[in-house]
Amino acid sequence: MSRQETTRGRKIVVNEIFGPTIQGEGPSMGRICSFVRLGGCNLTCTWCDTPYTWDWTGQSNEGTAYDPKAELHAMHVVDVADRLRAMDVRLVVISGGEPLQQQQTVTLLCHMLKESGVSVEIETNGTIAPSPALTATQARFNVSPKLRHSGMGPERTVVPVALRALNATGGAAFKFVCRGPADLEEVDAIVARHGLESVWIMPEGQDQETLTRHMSSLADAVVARRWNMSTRIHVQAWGNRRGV
Ligand SMILES: Nc1nc2[nH]cc(C(=O)O)c2c(=O)[nH]1
Ligand code: SF4
Ligand SMILES: [Mg+2]
Repeated sequence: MSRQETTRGRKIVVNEIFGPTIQGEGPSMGRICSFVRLGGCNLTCTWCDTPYTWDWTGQSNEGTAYDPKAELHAMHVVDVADRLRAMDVRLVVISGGEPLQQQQTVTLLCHMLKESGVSVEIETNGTIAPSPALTATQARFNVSPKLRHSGMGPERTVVPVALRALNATGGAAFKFVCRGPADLEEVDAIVARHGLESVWIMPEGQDQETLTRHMSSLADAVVARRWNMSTRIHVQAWGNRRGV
């Protein structure tokens, strides 16, 4: 089998491919991009806004039991790369679910995109360390470690070796989803213990009113700590919709 055939044979589990859209969160907020959402997650956040990537029993707050047969699509990596490149933009965002559960095929996808001059950002929950091969593709990581209001304790959500490996890539932004100033004390402890360098605070919320309320309650305390803030501009633009 040729290298091309081997590469073509590799499959990745996709939930949805969409775009062009705007990167709605984090340091690249506002940039035009195309988007691939991968299937499966190793966490179970109560307020998850993409439970259709992992929740087959209805355990998130939304309470819907999604059908994995309808939500998960095993696709050839080259076909995913082609669909993303066809949107004619210079940035691809890979999210989930948890994309690092599939990091071998994600690495392949990052290589293919890089070869065509496209930059890649990976949204991850920070519980899985990136391999040296993935880091070598120069993909940038937007890492969102989950706080206690996710419904899980730090023994599940905070994985020191993974956080340190992501921090050591040099290009990682740590983007914490928060509801109010009390959450920032939890963030303080994680940032200090693991030496995280680039800290971003993002309000939790799936509608404008909730985002604005959380943002207003957080802003002063974030500025006092000299951290960065993001909102979720795709939610402001399009509301709580899939595929934007
Ligand atoms: N436009 C847009 N930007 C995003 N940035 C991170 C997202 C995510 O779901 O991880 C997201 C998303 O779902 N849509
Ligand atoms: S880590 Fe992200 S995708 Fe997974 S359950 Fe939490 S919010 Fe949802
Ligand atoms: Mg989203």
